[in-house]
Amino acid sequence: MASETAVPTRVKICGLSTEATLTAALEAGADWIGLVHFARSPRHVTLAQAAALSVLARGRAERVLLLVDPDDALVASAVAAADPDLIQLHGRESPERVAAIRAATGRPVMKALGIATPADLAALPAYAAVADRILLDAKAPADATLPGGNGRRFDWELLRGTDLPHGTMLSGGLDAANVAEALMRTGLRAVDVSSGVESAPGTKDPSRIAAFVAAARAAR
Ligand SMILES: O=C(O)c1ccccc1N[C@@H]1O[C@H](COP(=O)(O)O)[C@@H](O)[C@H]1O
Repeated sequence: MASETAVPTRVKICGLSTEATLTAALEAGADWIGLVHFARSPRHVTLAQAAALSVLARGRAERVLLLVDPDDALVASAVAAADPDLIQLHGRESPERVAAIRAATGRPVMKALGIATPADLAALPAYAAVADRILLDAKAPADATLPGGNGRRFDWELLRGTDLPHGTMLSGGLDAANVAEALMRTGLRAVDVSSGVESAPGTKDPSRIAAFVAAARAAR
């Protein structure tokens, strides 16, 4: 578990795809806003949409561009369009690939790791050495369409005794009702949510966004 209890909780709202819901996240006080560019996702935004939403958020929250196993051409075009403050890699990118994308773009990179068993934490040091931030998510089932954004949580007790890098972000099945317990049980101080602030897959709900940010901030 981490021990960052003196650090204020920071919140990422991921999968924003409309101006109205982006505004809701900004007005709720989100620290990061996530734009998903992955065609299979119900939260997918085109690069033109990502560019427009990114301009709206600039200077108000850190803009996170989520990509899944992108090739060099996609990295270049997506970064040029979305101008992200942080690139979230949510596929099977190796540590070497994470380092290469970081070097090529000059942007900070957050690597998502899917967690289901203690063995899934074995890769943590190799990624921590090359990524600016680690994101822990529930491992997607083998038959899942998406590698994340499935509204599934993992057993937070798996983190007990693990030396997590400073700033590690927790995700996977979080919502306003469980985020305080998640923060308390893991000791982490950064959380990410997508499904838990939606009324249907891909449809963000402004009242759930506000409730999630308030619950995370109120947590001790
Ligand atoms: O949100 C998506 O559609 C998505 C698609 C592909 C990879 C990751 C995706 N989302 C990320 O998944 C986690 C957990 O989301 P949830 O709250 O359990 O729905 C989160 O980090 C999102 O950024």
